[in-house]
Amino acid sequence: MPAKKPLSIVVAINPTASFGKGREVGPAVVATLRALGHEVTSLTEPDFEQLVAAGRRAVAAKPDALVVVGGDGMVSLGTNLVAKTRVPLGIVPSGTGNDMARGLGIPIGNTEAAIEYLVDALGRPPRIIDAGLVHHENDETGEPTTTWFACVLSAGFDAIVNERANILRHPKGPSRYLLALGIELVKLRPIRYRLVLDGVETVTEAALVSVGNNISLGGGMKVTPNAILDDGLFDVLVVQPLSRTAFLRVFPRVFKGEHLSDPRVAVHRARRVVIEAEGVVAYADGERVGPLPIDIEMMPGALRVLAAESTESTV
Ligand SMILES: Nc1ncnc2c1ncn2[C@@H]1O[C@H](COP(=O)(O)OP(=O)(O)OP(=O)(O)O)[C@@H](O)[C@H]1O
Repeated sequence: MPAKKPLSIVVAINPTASFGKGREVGPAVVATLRALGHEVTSLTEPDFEQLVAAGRRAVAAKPDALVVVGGDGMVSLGTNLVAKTRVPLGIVPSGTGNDMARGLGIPIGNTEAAIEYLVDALGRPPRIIDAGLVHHENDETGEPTTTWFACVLSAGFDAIVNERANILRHPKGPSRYLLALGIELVKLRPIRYRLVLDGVETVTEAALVSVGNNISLGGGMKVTPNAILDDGLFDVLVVQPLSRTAFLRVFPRVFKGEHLSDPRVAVHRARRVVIEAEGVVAYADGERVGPLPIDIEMMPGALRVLAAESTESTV
């Protein structure tokens, strides 16, 4: 059911999402919303930082919605702009992974269907979901700062691969991640962590630690397959140290969430998660957060999203 009255909508577009393949999605979203009579502010900037700044100015005017067009990096941008405000976040996925859209049931790989879904959702009350608030140090200034995330935070081997891929200049495209994975797999070592889950401290070696609000990252890798977006809890995945061969055996099972049956894999539920380890940079929703240590706080109901209510039980 489309919205009955004209709305003021900010559309923030990443034209480089999915290596530029979804370039036409942003203009299509803007054209459809304008044709329906909405007052649309379309934001496209040369880089992410300038888009954040433009988005901040636009959200300060309290629009009826902020719509992001791109991948999970754009969900990160949107979440950081509207968490704890009343402005709902719409997503039209045009990225590589699109895991937040996946988790919310927004159509993927079909722009027309995703725009239709958005138009429908604008006519309904938003869905209210949880978000994570990461307390950490600003990488450049060393000052304490915070970053919101909606999907999954990585603080282990997968974050190391992400950091490596960011450093590599070549190749362009998805094969950069494969190269980064290859380089880091050769160097695979157990990471020594200090974890504090709801006040309970553990010092342990692990291959990775991920904190899920949503179920997947990296385009459907169900790292925390039982995570629920509105249960007020994180699913914290801890994978014990693995040899390279064991890693390669367990890894493909993540796509179906079947890695949980491996005895070296555990998931804990918690509201507050402190993660410390040397030499690991945390990533959340595909974006760099900063070096560990980090302190993650569950913020129940912090995010309004233009998506239908889940049919899943939250019990
Ligand atoms: N003009 C721009 N506007 C916004 N982001 C940009 C721009 N140019 C480059 N980027 C980069 O795009 C990244 C976000 O990409 P996004 O997540 O939208 O797509 P993706 O990476 O293809 O998808 P996914 O994260 O779902 O795999 C950010 O890290 C940002 O630095």
